[in-house]
Amino acid sequence: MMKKLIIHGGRRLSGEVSIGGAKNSTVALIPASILADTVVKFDSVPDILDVYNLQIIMESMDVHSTFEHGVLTIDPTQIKEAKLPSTAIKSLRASYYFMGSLLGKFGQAEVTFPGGDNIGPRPIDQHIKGFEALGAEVEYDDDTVKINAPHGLHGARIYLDMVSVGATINIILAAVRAAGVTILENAAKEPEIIDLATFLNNMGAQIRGAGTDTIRIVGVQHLESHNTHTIIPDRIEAGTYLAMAAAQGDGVLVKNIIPEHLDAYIAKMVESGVDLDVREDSIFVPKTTQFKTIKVKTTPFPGFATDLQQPITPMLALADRESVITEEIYPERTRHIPELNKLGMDVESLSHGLIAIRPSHELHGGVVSAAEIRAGAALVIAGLMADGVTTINNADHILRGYDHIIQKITNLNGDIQIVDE
Ligand SMILES: CC(=O)N[C@H]1[C@@H](OP(=O)(O)OP(=O)(O)OC[C@H]2O[C@@H](n3ccc(=O)[nH]c3=O)[C@H](O)[C@@H]2O)O[C@H](CO)[C@@H](O)[C@@H]1O
Ligand SMILES: C=C(OP(=O)(O)O)C(=O)O
Repeated sequence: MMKKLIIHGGRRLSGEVSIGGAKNSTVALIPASILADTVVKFDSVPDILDVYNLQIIMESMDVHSTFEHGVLTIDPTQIKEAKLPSTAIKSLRASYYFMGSLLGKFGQAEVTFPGGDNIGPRPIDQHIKGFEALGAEVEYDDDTVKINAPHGLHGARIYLDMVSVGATINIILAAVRAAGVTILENAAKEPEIIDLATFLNNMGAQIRGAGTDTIRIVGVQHLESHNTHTIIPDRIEAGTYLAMAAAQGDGVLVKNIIPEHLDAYIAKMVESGVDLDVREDSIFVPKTTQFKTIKVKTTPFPGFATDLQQPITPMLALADRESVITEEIYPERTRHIPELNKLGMDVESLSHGLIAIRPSHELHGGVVSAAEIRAGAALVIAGLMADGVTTINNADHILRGYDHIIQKITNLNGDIQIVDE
């Protein structure tokens, strides 16, 4: 049964909020863990639906795991090949990382096409190109991808046609135990890729250059975990609370942040008139009354993240003039627009990937639906700003990636509840 969120808006937010572990690291680290020959332990694991669904997928292969108080323990030592449960696979995007990790482990993988956010077309041609370069044969129909490396995997030089987080990670997962050297060029540089490389290198992998656009991997035979890996903070969750605090707060401290992961975002918030106090691992958001119009273009890291264009939108509606967002990564990532308009915002999709946000100071509650995680985050912020009651249906999309959201917003003095639909 889907959940819905009910928000009584208009209350000012204040206090502190602490950011959880990064969803996009976690969902790569978990499939990566099956490459280990030992038990693996993660700390600072966010309490999000994606984690539970990844546990279900692993359980089908006899990979048992426990998840308590932010610590996830995974035992891949009894792993066996199995048909993976397609409902769980389709509930998230990152289930496609089992393609790379199963291929690395067994030399073959069969995985149903993944689900994930409905943000327009999400091809995986670069992942497949990478697997083929490493010596695998790939066959697929509408629903399933079958990958086979009858002669084992070997290192290769791979140039990505476009910067892709998923393809970069999937190729690392497949190459880490392949024979020889893999050089991945035009790789994505997201901090979550560095987190994955750190985890694998601590187990004996030889991955160099993660965080730059050229990654060099020397294959190894064994991976053994000797310590607990602490997951980096979620820069997208952090950016969401920064925008929420700016739009509706009277002074909010957002803790457990790596500010360097948010450089482009922080610069844009400051440009829009929010006088952020950036500290070593936290950011204070002061009460802000005068917002300025800005232009935003989403680009791969270190640019302004596509995952934050929707969360920053309600704040931009407080500016004196129209702001424009150019969504370069997923031009069809606009499913928040009709829903925000139902709450009284003036947001318009001008053309492919071009979104205008005009001033609208009179927001009111309404019944809306979260089509995907970040569209949902924008609705939560708008609901907190609006007068009256906002009901957000399909809230599971939000719970896929926002750790303890009810508790965190309640602690900030927001009025938000979760109920079964
Ligand atoms: C689980 C996870 O980490 N999800 C993130 C990841 O998604 P994901 O890894 O799916 O996104 P990619 O970085 O792969 O996509 C970037 C662009 O490349 C295109 N592309 C990608 C692969 C491919 O084989 N062919 C192709 O054409 C995509 O359509 C998109 O336009 O990065 C996105 C972009 O920062 C984020 O919005 C997601 O939150
Ligand atoms: C698009 C996102 O997630 P996923 O890739 O998991 O669908 C997101 O986190 O904004």
